[in-house]
Amino acid sequence: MKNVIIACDFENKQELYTFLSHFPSYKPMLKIGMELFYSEGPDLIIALKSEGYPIFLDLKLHDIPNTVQKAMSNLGKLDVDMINCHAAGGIKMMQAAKKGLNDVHSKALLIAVTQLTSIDETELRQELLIEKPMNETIVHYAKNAKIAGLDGVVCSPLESKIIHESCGENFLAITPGIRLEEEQQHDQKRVTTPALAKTLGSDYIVVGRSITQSKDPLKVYLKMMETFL
Ligand SMILES: O=C(O)c1cc(=O)[nH]c(=O)n1[C@@H]1O[C@H](COP(=O)(O)O)[C@@H](O)[C@H]1O
Repeated sequence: MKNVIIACDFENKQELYTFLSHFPSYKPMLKIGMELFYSEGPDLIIALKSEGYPIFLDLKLHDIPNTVQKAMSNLGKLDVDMINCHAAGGIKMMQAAKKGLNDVHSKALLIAVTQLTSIDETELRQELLIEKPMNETIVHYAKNAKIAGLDGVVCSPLESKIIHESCGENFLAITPGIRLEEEQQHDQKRVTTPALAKTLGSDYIVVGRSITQSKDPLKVYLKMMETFL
């Protein structure tokens, strides 16, 4: 079940396939997000699935329940393995997301984003006016996601332990915010190494720039697999 997911944040499919040429005999799980999906559309997902790549479609749906349900039904037809929405949309919205997938018999794991890993405690309080501590809001959102019938949450590895303590070991902690020692954090605030993510109990780590901007992506990927699995 544990896996390293590569966040494929590229401008277009040419850049993606150039990157994938570093992995001639591997089919890593790929996260396709807004940047690629908005430029290439559903055809890219269909192509990658037919080539054998497991896909996490990361479009972070967040809208009224009816809209999310219908959108999820359309996305569910793409036969992706994992898909997400924002827990901030509320329990009814998450239930609608689940229903949208069920309506098209999708088997995708449905995951709720809790608090983005680019947000820290200060922004939470001062910009978003959320007075509760970060961990408390994350556990609360995770419990809401569980009530709605979702499979897990996106959070930072720093919260994987409290997610499992509050929602059970089988409730998935999918964790971006991964950096190698001494690497720059870019726009991420809540980060750990793959080794610490493993210790803290993450189920999947999501890794973008550490792999995609490396001179030897396959080497970094294999090292992360070895450390994390
Ligand atoms: O849902 C996500 O995947 C996500 C949630 C979150 O809280 N933080 C986060 O970084 N992500 C995604 O995880 C990836 C992290 O990329 P890097 O920071 O380059 O490793 C990006 O594609 C983000 O869109």
